Amino acid sequence: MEEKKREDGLVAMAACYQRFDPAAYLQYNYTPPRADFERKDSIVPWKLACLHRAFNEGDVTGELLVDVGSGPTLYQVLSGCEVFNKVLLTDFLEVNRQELRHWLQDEGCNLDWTPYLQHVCKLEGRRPSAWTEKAAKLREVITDILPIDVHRPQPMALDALPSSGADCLVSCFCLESVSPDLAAFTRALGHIGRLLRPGGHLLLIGALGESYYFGGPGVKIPVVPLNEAQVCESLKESGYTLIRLEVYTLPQDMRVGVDDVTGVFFAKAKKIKQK
Ligand SMILES: C[S@@+](CC[C@H](N)C(=O)[O-])C[C@H]1O[C@@H](n2cnc3c(N)ncnc32)[C@H](O)[C@@H]1O
Ligand SMILES: O=[N+]([O-])c1ccc2c(c1)CN[C@@H](CO)C2
Repeated sequence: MEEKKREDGLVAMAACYQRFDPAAYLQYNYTPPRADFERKDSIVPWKLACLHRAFNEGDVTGELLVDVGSGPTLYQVLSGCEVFNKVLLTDFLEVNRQELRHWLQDEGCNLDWTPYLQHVCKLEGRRPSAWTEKAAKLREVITDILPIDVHRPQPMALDALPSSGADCLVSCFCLESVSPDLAAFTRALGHIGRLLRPGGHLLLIGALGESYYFGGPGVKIPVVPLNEAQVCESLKESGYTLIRLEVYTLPQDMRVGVDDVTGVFFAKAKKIKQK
């Protein structure tokens, strides 16, 4: 009975995502005020600063970075692309993989990523006009955009990764937004951990206190409401050591009606070496 309930929850969640609208999602979350590079308290600059610091403090190294549940967004790998010479983007939906391919092939996409590229260049102490070099670097290191399902014990095709696994995973607003409950969230954390080599790092960004979000006009998607303690506990339970947890609390004017998120967490963690 338990197994049937679990399966039904996943089927219902997958059905919600059939109506996901990449353009609307980008509009809701990746334009001002949530993405306002002039505002110190805007959410996207906070996320980019967390990622910049995490990729540049010397302990995150290797060849292969995998972004889990990329969606239609690229910001997750703007710092990592300078550290890894191979980046894989992944998503459950073809519409999102297509949106990313459009950017990769410079075929125009639903969001202008230039301000993001310029902002991360600034964080790196480069002149903002170096954004064209960063765009070229991204297009050079992103070698594939692949399907993924974090609810499968083997989330990606077996031949998608080297047998040693990825050296680093990044995942933003995915697991809690695709899991019917906390147990599924924790299981998904364990599943993606199998993509990561022992000793590899996980950079996880997610929503705190969120119970739903709109993935398009009228497309209300349920979310597992998490608190900091649950995030820490789930990481520990699924085989990670927590290095650092940072939390951003949304100011009132960042609550724009597209979800009921109250905070955002950034966790830097390390997969415990197999004994
Ligand atoms: C809230 S969006 C996050 C997108 C992006 N990473 C960001 O930071 O905005 C959640 C993403 O999870 C994807 N997704 C849905 N079901 C999934 C599953 N079972 N496994 C992996 N990803 C899934 C959706 O297609 C969507 O792109
Ligand atoms: O403010 N943001 O940068 C931002 C970006 C993406 C998302 C949120 C907030 C909150 N909702 C999640 C989906 O559960 C998606």
